[in-house]
Amino acid sequence: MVGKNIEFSYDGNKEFIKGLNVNIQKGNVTTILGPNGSGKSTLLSLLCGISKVKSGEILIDDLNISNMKYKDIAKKVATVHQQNSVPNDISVENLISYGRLPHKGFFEKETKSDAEVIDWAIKCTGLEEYRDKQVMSLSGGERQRVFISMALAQKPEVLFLDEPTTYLDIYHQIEILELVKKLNEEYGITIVMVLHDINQAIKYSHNIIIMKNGRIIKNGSAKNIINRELLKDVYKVDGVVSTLDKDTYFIPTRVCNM
Ligand SMILES: Nc1ncnc2c1ncn2[C@@H]1O[C@H](COP(=O)(O)OP(=O)(O)OP(=O)(O)O)[C@@H](O)[C@H]1O
Repeated sequence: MVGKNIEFSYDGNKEFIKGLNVNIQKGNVTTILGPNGSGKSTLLSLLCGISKVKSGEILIDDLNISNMKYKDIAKKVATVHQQNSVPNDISVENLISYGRLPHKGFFEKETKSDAEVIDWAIKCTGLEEYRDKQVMSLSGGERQRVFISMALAQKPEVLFLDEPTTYLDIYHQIEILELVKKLNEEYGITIVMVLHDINQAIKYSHNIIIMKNGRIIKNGSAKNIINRELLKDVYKVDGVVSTLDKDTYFIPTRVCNM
């Protein structure tokens, strides 16, 4: 997936994103990092086709996303948003089945292969025992798995996750990130996610994109790009960047006003 020379603004204001180029490698987990308001969610929503670029192009499998119908985009990419709401009475299985809609004609009934994909999505996300429960009765972590499962039922090539661990305790954060790892490694799904936790981004991503003021200021593997000066510049936080068992870690020590 490639973004070329992207320009974008909100409500006709001056360009928030200007001349942005990005290459999302197939089969990788890519994480977008950056401070509040740096443009992470904006970039994500442009890449997944929810927001439209003002100029430039976003290509998936060499097709320009701007020229594609929503339904065709939804056969290739699926997105789990930061906040999701659903009617009170909808069951887990019923909600996940909506993930099949892009693959169906108007009034077309669920087929055997749809049912198989729904079963697969439920199994992948460990929701077998919850399939008849109401989504709104579940905990935050379980509910997040349901939204990921619905996205999986779309059978996407690329899965976009906007802050998938927000509001979850540490157990459920790691549970979601391990699920992301499994979806990538076992099922070959390309993942693009926005995270706030630098150490989780380092651990669970092949590639990290760092944003500041609507621009990508670094893009590469954690090993190659994460260092104290960069984090100080981007987040205005000083700390120690260290390695342990070949993994890189950031331990913040103080905020600094430069
Ligand atoms: N729908 C919108 N209309 C107008 N301005 C918006 C809209 N959405 C975002 N913005 C503005 O665009 C800028 C980037 O926002 P964005 O949500 O992409 O940043 P972010 O890095 O994801 O932030 P956060 O970490 O706080 O979620 C911010 O200044 C924000 O106020």
